[in-house]
Amino acid sequence: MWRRVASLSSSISSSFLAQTASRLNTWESLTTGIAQQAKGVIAPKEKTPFITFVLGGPGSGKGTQCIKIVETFGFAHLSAGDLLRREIASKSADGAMILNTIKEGKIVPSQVTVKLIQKEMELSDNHKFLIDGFPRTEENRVSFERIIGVEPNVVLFFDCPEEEMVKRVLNRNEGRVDDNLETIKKRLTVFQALSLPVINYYSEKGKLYTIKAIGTEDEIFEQVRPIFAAFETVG
Ligand SMILES: Nc1ncnc2c1ncn2[C@@H]1O[C@H](COP(=O)(O)OP(=O)(O)OP(=O)(O)O)[C@@H](O)[C@H]1O
Ligand SMILES: Nc1ccn([C@@H]2O[C@H](COP(=O)(O)O)[C@@H](O)[C@H]2O)c(=O)n1
Ligand SMILES: [Mg+2]
Repeated sequence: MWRRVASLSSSISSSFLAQTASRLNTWESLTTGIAQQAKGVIAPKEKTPFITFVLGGPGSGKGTQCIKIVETFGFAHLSAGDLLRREIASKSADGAMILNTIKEGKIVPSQVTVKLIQKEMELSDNHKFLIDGFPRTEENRVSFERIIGVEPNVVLFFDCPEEEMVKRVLNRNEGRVDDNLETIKKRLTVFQALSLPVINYYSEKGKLYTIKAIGTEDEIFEQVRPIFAAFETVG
């Protein structure tokens, strides 16, 4: 997209363009593009997005804590799993493939999931996003960076013992096709093999906040609260 701007402005030096492009809010790359914004087709978003990825094994309490974060800090909550389940319910072209993948505890191709997240972000008036259950794999992570063009500000990791996660999922009682012992075992294997490397990646980047996800919901939230409170103080 930046190249497209450059081709329109051949009289301006490429280094000036590169500097200008890097200063421009990356939020713009989320929308259909600067060219369309210039034509007035799309209004540019006003604020820089603040992105939090919410990671943890199945049943670690991501969704539960996201509700509290939304209530307290006013984020928009985008659950990748919920968006995929919505696709199944809407009987879209990808619905059957997504259903089979979820039943198997496997990971849906990144492009499908990122496009769903992108659509929700574009539709939202909010600029603070909690992206729950994503990225689950390195492929998810790279795909988000490539398509959306931004990196997370914060990555939360709800660290919960497997035994507790299995107990919670089996008691969840929401009628999910993947809440059975056979699929949970597969999801835990996928989490260890594919999601932990993503968590380690963000740890090395200094963006990871690990939460001990045992205790009551309120006790766990008291570990989460200061993380976002600190960002609010910074502005
Ligand atoms: N601290 C807690 N103690 C006991 N049960 C909890 C706690 N937090 C959440 N739960 C319950 O555990 C179940 C799983 O929680 P939740 O749906 O938030 O997990 P999740 O990480 O989003 O799981 P998934 O990845 O499968 O979507 C829910 O029934 C929830 O009510
Ligand atoms: N990035 C993702 C997120 C989820 N999935 C699939 O959905 C299932 C349920 O996800 P939850 O976050 O609600 O637990 C998950 O087991 C995957 O099959 C995905 O493919 N990619
Ligand atoms: Mg969840």
